[in-house]
Amino acid sequence: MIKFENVSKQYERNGVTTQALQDINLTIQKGDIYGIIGYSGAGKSTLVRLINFLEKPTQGNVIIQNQSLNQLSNSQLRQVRRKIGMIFQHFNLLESKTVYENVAIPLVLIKKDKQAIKKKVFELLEFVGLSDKASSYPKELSGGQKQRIGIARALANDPDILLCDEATSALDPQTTQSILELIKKINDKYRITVVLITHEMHVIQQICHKVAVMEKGKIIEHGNVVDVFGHPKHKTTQKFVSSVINDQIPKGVVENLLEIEGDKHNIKLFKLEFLGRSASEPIINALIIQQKVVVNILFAHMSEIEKTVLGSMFVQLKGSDSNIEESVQFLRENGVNVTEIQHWENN
Ligand SMILES: Nc1ncnc2c1ncn2[C@@H]1O[C@H](COP(=O)(O)OP(=O)(O)OP(=O)(O)O)[C@@H](O)[C@H]1O
Repeated sequence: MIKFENVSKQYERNGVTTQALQDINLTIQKGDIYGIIGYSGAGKSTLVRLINFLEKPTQGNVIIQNQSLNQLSNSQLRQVRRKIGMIFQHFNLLESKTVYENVAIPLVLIKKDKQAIKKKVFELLEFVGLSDKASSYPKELSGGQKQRIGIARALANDPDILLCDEATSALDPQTTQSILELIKKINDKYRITVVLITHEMHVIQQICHKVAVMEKGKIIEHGNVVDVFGHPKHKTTQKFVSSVINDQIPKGVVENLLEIEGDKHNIKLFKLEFLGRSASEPIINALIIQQKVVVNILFAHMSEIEKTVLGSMFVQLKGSDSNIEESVQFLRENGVNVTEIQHWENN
């Protein structure tokens, strides 16, 4: 378990103070894949560097496996660090060393014997699917292959925690997908806790169980990915979510509607959000069968997050005010989040 207790971090440089983190409280449970998302400068890298104590907090405590890092001696800190692997955006491989030597580095540093190193390195290369590249040099590898080597090296000491610092940001979408699948496989197979920092919501969507959204050194929202995606509260979170879930009504749909209906004052438009069970039940069908209102489905979008379906749908409801009100009530009673859209014509 990783725990931040009232953690703040200030950097002092040339007489300038930067408040990189402000009163962070966060618990990451063993076995979680925890995503930390935020725009540039939000404090993500600082947060991750505190986990392996590359940076020390100015205030507060970072606790790992029930040990407060502040209170450890240097040799105890080294022990803790050994159980934390890290992968980076630009892979950080040594260009002058072979793939084999790169993966072996952490084992050489702790003076493992040669036979044990050989066995472990080949086991890891097989795990990441690059057994045939042992004697290649990094410059002979693709970006995705380099990251696989970075991952093999990070796993050499059988870590309990894997820190991923923008690990897929330099990769194309297909390679990103395969690296994320590999990280998920590591988490599944070895129960390694993964802390992953990114500025891309689709990365969170694909593999994380939980997410914390950071802004200006603070955690502004955190929780299960499904809950945060389903009901983002903060404006910045909403912006991130809308980058993967299309929750805006398209301009063309609005224009068509205005053309057909003529007067915008006659149009009652609603956004319906479905999450989990409500996304798999025929609620709209039930509403239509009741025949109290006419349901004009204008636009819909479905996504899958952590095996939960998340959907949003824009509908026009036609009927008397009381019937529309009753229908909205019916939808809400069935777990659908309903919002009337007031200024849709400006979309
Ligand atoms: N070593 C340092 N010395 C001084 N200021 C720093 C240092 N490291 C980070 N900062 C500052 O702390 C703030 C948070 O930076 P941090 O790198 O943690 O953010 P980030 O969310 O990881 O951003 P990015 O995605 O751009 O890396 C920024 O204002 C940054 O300029």
